[in-house]
Amino acid sequence: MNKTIVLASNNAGKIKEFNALLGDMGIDVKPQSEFNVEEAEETGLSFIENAILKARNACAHTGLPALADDSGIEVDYLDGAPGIYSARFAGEHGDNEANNALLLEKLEGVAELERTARFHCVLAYMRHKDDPTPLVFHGVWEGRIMTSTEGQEGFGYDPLFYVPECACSAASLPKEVKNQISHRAKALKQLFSAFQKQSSVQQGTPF
Ligand SMILES: O=c1nc[nH]c2c1ncn2[C@H]1C[C@H](O)[C@@H](COP(=O)(O)OP(=O)(O)OP(=O)(O)O)O1
Ligand SMILES: [Mg+2]
Repeated sequence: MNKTIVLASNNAGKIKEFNALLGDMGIDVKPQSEFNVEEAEETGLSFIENAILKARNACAHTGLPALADDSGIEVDYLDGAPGIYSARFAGEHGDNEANNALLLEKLEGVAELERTARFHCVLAYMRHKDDPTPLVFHGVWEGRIMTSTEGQEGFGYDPLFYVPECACSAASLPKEVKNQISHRAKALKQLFSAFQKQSSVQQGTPF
């Protein structure tokens, strides 16, 4: 018997990936839109703080356990920018086209080897809004920023993210492949093993 977990995200791209990844685990995860949760203000100064803010906000509104994802891309040539500000890099929250255009502009003329970058995904799982020990997991995906967009899959910065192990952009990968190797997949694998460990210690649900 599964307990419902609220997915504290409004990003359609993320929600699709979570559904694919969590489906296999027999975990019943519902997006926060189903509970009319108002978006949390992302005032933290790290992915970790923002993920906790989002999870806590969803717990507070629903009375249910919540899982949040704060993620973004770190570009070495830009001293780590856009980082935690990835969703609002070009100003307006979630304008992927403008974000990608700005990233290309800032890296204009920069040589391939200096375009190294990585995606981060921090997941925070909280049992309730006052949970003093949120579970936090971190996945990283290394690559570099291309000189033009490529591919139709994925979301966000995927069309500009070159994946060396696949020799193509993240947006050219079939979703099954991205969901095996991405920053989000890596963080979720850690969450699954933590849940499994807990359920082997405690009887009943791992939550
Ligand atoms: O796999 C990915 N492929 C491409 N881009 C990605 C990925 N993962 C994160 N990203 C980018 C999208 C957004 O520009 C930022 C996340 O920002 P972030 O605040 O965590 O998410 P969000 O505001 O879009 O949705 P929400 O806070 O409701 O989960 O990093
Ligand atoms: Mg956000």
